[in-house]
Amino acid sequence: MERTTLAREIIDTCLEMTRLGLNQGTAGNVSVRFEDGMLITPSGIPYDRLGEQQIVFVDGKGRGETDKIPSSEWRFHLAVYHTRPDANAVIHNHALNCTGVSILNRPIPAIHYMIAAGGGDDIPCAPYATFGSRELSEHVAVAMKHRKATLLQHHGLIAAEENLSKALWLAHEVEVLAALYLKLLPIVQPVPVLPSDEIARVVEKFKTYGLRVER
Ligand SMILES: C[C@H](O)[C@@H](O)[C@@H](O)C(=O)COP(=O)(O)O
Ligand SMILES: [Zn+2]
Repeated sequence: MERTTLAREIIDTCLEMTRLGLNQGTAGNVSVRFEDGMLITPSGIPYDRLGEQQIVFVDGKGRGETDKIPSSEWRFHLAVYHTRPDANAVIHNHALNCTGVSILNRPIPAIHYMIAAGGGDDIPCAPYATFGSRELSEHVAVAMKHRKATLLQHHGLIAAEENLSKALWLAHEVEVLAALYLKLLPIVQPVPVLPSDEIARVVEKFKTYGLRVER
C-alpha cells in the first residue's frame, strides 16, 4: 500500500482509539510495517492535529528521517516487528483498566475464553523500564514472543496484529478483559480461570474463525 494511504490509516486508528476511550491526550503511539522498517506516529503531537506528512518512517536499523521526531517508543515497535513476523501493525496505549492491572504487576489470566485472542492463556505483564529505553524494548520482545499483546508494568498496553483494524480490535478486547479482571479481584481471589487445554483449543479455533462454516 502507498505511504500516504498507510499514514492516513494510522491517524484514523489513533483517533478511533481515543473515541473508543482506550487512550487519553498524547499518550500512546501507532505504527505499521513498511518496506524494511515502519511508519510510526511522531512524538508528543495530539492526534487530532496530525497530518499524513507528519507520520515518520523509521528503517529496520532504527534510523529515522532527519526532519521528523518519531514516537519515543520506536524501539519497542521495531522490536515487535523483529520478534513477530506475523505482525504488520502495533498499537500502544494507556488504557485505564490495562494500566490498572499493570500497576498490580500481574498478567491478565484466563478469566474468559477471549484471552485466546492474545495467542495464549494470559496477557503477560512486561517488567517496568523507563519509557523509550532499550531495556523496555528488550522486555517487550520477550513478552511478545508468544503473544500478540502485553501489559507494560506501570505504563499501559501493546497490541500487535496483521493489520491496524485487528490490532485496534485486540487492544479493545484486552481492555474489556482487564476491566473484568479488576471488577472480579475484590470479590474472589484467586479469580477462577479456564484450563490451558481449553484456551489452546480456542487459540486454534480463532485461526479460522469467520473463514469457514463450523461442522
Ligand atoms: C511519556 C510518553 O507519553 C510515553 O508514555 C510513551 O510511551 C507514550 O505513550 C507516548 O509517547 P510518544 O508521543 O513519544 O509516542
Ligand atoms: Zn506510553
